[in-house]
Amino acid sequence: MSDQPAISVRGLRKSYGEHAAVAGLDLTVRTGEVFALLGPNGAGKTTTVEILEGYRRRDGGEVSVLGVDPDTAGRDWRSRVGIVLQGTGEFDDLTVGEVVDHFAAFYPAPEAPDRVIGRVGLTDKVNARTHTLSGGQKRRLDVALGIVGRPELLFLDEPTTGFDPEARREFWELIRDLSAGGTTIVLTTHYLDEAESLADRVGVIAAGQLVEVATPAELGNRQQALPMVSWRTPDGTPQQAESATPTALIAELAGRYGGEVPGLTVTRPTLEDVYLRMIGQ
Ligand SMILES: Nc1ncnc2c1ncn2[C@@H]1O[C@H](COP(=O)(O)OP(=O)(O)OP(=O)(O)O)[C@@H](O)[C@H]1O
Repeated sequence: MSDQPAISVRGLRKSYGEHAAVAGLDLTVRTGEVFALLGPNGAGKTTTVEILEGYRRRDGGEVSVLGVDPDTAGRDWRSRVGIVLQGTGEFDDLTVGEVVDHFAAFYPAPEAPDRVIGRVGLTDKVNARTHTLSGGQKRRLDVALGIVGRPELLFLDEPTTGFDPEARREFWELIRDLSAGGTTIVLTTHYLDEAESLADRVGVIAAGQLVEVATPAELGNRQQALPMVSWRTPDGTPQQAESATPTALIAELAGRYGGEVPGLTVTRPTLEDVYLRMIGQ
């Protein structure tokens, strides 16, 4: 990873009328990382990402994306940034192949359209008209259009909404593949497992501010949280205890119950647990 951040944001502000959608947000995305933005509905994720993409003007703050201010960036910068917005995927009567060809022509060094179509798993739909695609297939087409220009930085806004489980796994593989090839990736998602599986770091946005940035394993001091041991008494009553020494506790329980401990589980807080606590749910 290069030392120069891919994205640097200081004191970003954006209001809609009286409502401050982004209220003094600081953010750094390192070159080469996969960064996931989490946050409840209306927290300001899309507004922030659209400002970074150059689609929306800010009211205040400093923003640098690939070393350039998106407000004044030109065509050359635009060709270095890939964008997958929340759902488009329909292009009148054009086929998948025609749409990808068409978009490839906008870029100085595009990837071969048939290869891109293969990467998103739409090879058997190359001659299908886009309005005949399923929701998940349209989303795959959106992703193809976001990556056909071989972007250095790729923005994905809720990329897997509407995907079936298999398509999500395939999409995750694609993201890992792009990341391994050096692409910096910023994605917004409401799926905690997606953030956990893909992201090097996650940032939690609430009420227009970034409240924490950490690796998925470290968010909300997750690693420091004590394991929870749960079991049932012989009459079926659920029991649980936090313990710094769960093995000793389980050994003690095994002794108490003469072998198997009924309904035994040992858990640590999930990313979802710490996230919900963080946003006050
Ligand atoms: N064009 C607009 N005009 C007025 N208010 C807007 C506009 N766009 C967004 N907002 C408001 O700004 C706030 C932040 O919206 P934003 O879309 O950035 O949130 P988000 O975190 O992306 O939410 P979601 O998870 O629901 O996509 C919300 O209260 C929203 O209603």
